[in-house]
Amino acid sequence: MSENFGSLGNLDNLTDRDNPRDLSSPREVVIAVENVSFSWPGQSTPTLQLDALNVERQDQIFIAGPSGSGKSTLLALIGGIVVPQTGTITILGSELHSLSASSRDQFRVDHIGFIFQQFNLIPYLSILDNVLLPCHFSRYRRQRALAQGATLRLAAESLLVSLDLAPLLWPKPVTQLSIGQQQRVAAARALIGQPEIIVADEPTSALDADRQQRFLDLIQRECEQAHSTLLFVSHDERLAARFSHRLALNELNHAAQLEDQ
Ligand SMILES: Nc1ncnc2c1ncn2[C@@H]1O[C@H](COP(=O)(O)OP(=O)(O)OP(=O)(O)O)[C@@H](O)[C@H]1O
Repeated sequence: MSENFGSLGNLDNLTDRDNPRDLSSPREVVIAVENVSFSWPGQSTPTLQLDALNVERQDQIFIAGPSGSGKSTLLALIGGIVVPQTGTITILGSELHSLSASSRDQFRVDHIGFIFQQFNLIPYLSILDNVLLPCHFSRYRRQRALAQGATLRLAAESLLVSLDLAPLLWPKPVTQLSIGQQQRVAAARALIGQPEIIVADEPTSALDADRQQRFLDLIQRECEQAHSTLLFVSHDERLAARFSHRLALNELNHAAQLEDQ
């Protein structure tokens, strides 16, 4: 997280003392949100109003906030699924509002891996084909996956093994996997081809405490290895201590503060 911006008071550096950083060489800002206001269609008041938020490469951010504080909306804005009415969102140097809707879709699949609470796996595709979906839609992800493995299949298999999904599971239909196994397939799909940003929206809410910790271990390790930035939304504050930064969205989001009054 950039230290140069005065508006980041809500981003508590929980564990920076354990993870000292060379402040003389700041990292690239990969996500920059500036003066953004966003209302969902048909709503008279904004859902999100943010002055500034800057996230640096390899940051791992825990995003907290009560239900309705706009966590998923923020992720949708960062992914370019929706665009703000005012302000700018710049991802990896590209201003999202200057891209067409189809260019934003391509930008998203090239550079951002999403893990959703409901996984969104395709039931009629095999586990491997689910993992390889982003490589089908993105040449960029395909090339990066091929740099990791001799073939795309080997790259996907290696990721599945890293995420504790043993080969004997691979022939199974995804619908016959446990919740935790489906979650790890969804994680492998987000991670394949090493996108610069991984976005996880309450990916652990269906898991018990042990499995949550284990899942987080795997995701954080993979992000570290790929030098990816991780945005992780969760209601479970116990997980926050595992992150270098915590973003309390109800404090940062002026729209939420107005609603609370
Ligand atoms: N697709 C949508 N269309 C219209 N309004 C929406 C849409 N998605 C979210 N909202 C509204 O935006 C506000 C913030 O919702 P959001 O899902 O971003 O909150 P959240 O913090 O992620 O909540 P939760 O923790 O319950 O998932 C809510 O008032 C919600 O009704």
